[in-house]
Amino acid sequence: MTMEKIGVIGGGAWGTALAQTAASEGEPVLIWAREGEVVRAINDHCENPLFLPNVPLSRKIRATSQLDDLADCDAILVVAPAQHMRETLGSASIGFAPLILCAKGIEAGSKKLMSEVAAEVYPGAPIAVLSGPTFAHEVAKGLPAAVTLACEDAELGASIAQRLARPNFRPYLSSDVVGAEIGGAVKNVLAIACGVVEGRGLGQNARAALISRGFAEMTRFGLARGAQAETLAGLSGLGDLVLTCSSVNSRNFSLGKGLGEGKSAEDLLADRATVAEGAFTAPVLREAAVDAGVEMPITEAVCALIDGHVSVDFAVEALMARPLKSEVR
Ligand SMILES: NC(=O)c1ccc[n+]([C@@H]2O[C@H](COP(=O)([O-])OP(=O)(O)OC[C@H]3O[C@@H](n4cnc5c(N)ncnc54)[C@H](O)[C@@H]3O)[C@@H](O)[C@H]2O)c1
Ligand SMILES: O=P(O)(O)OC[C@H](O)CO
Repeated sequence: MTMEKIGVIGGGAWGTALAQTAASEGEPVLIWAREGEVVRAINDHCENPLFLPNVPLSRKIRATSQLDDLADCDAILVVAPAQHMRETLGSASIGFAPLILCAKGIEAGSKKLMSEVAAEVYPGAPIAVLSGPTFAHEVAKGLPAAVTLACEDAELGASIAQRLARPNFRPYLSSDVVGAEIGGAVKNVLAIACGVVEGRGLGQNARAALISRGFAEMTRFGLARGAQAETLAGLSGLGDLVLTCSSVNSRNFSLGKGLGEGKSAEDLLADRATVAEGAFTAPVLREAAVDAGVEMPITEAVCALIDGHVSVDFAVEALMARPLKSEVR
């Protein structure tokens, strides 16, 4: 595969950080941003103060408001938020370049993973998934990070990994697209729960318990949907779960912290420019878990807290009062 220009759909923090990484060795990168102010800031000042402040960007990154300008790119990183990916991709005419899906979520309504949505919008398009423990601001600064690059076509996956790898950005190959997607989507919901623990002052023991039992939920759901256990235990699953459940740099964790402090989800989500994907994935994940016949009590608790149906104390009590059971089921 010969690739000459990398395209990025989505000028948020992660799209911009990936553009910066791709451009770090002189590669030209074209990024589509929805906001005119982002396009202007990148083109005129090499910065994206709206979504990725305080990071000087490479001059090799050019921005556009026209999705169709990406038609001559050889690889396209799709970084629109999960709930907007269908509409965003659908409004573009971007040829047959491999689509590397980077959003972490499940589509509300359809209950589809991003690879399923992309396959519907662009039937036959080569698809890969890039996911892992990666705070955008760290990656954009060139700090070391590793990700899962999942693609069913091993040769294409290797080619994309080679194309995206940089000295401090290391993709690990996988053929398990579903596993990589489920890890990234579920960890966002679990990070909200860990933020609640932080906000309510429930302690480090409770947080560790949530991470472990959350990982059990992620694994149950993932296996039921055909994911491989090794993928769920890898960078895109456990790795990202640990990162996101440990830091207020996570938007999902911060949302949960606010809930734990007694604020309402409605207030916390109102008027924010940045996306906390877990808030939108939680309800559809709960539905998908029912479909799959899988118990996800932490996910249910997060849904109830976001809906404002229960207090934090009630949700914790309910989780702790569940019938005793084996750890491994
Ligand atoms: N920020 C990170 O550290 C990070 C890391 C890895 C993965 N991700 C994932 O990347 C995806 C994008 O997140 P982000 O952090 O780049 O976004 P962001 O929170 O920085 O910015 C919000 C983005 O949403 C876009 N948007 C808002 N409304 C839209 C609409 N109606 N249609 C299309 N786009 C719309 C904005 O243009 C902007 O690009 C998410 O799925 C996120 O989970 C983020
Ligand atoms: O800020 P969050 O919670 O969306 O997390 C960002 C990344 O997904 C971390 O890998």
